[in-house]
Amino acid sequence: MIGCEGEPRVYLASRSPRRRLLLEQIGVRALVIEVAIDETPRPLEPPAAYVRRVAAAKARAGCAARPAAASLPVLAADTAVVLDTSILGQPGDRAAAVRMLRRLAGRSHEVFTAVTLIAGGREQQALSVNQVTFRALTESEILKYCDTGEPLDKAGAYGIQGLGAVFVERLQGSYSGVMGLPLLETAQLLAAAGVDVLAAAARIQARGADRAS
Ligand SMILES: Cc1cn([C@H]2C[C@H](O)[C@@H](COP(=O)(O)OP(=O)(O)OP(=O)(O)O)O2)c(=O)[nH]c1=O
Repeated sequence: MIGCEGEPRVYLASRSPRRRLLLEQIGVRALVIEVAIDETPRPLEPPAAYVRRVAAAKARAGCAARPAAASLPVLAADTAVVLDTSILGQPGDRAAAVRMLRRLAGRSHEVFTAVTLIAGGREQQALSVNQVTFRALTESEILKYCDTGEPLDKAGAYGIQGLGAVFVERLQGSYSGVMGLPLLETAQLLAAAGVDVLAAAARIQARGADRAS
């Protein structure tokens, strides 16, 4: 991808293509750093504490792995689907995806996403908690959806931004938060670190207009 001059840039400690696309949506270019973190929840760990801990661990690992003397901020996030007291991560295989979707069908669940930004040696975090209600699903719908492969790399075995949208009866909260990176909170964290996405977009726009005249 060719970046646009003046576009804010961050290191993104995440393999999630969704997070890169969501950053692009607000004019931020992500330089991806691959990090490997153990995402196993601790026994009885509350969901908010879990996503906060994992997002922070990803961001710290991203800091350690970024090129020496790099000054760009490092961003990371973690998303979990929570049904009653169960934390549902990525299903791992088709059978687990089928089991998760059977549990989510016809009910409401919560989607927790924590975002961590490390900039200038300072670590900041935000949490987005959202409620999603699924309509009732037939067994045949669940199996057909799992055949698409879409559920496999997604917490709770669905993608609100994909075919999974046809299961979503109601969303209370942030669409981008469910998708893996809440943009309101992310922009606030970036602003606190001196990166104003609206001002950057206005600068780029003005420069384009100058060139065209
Ligand atoms: C609920 C939901 C989750 N997801 C995705 C977002 C995340 O990519 C994924 C949750 O898993 P995460 O562990 O948060 O992220 P990841 O493994 O994809 O990437 P990394 O650990 O490298 O940061 O589920 C959707 O894309 N749409 C949805 O509707």
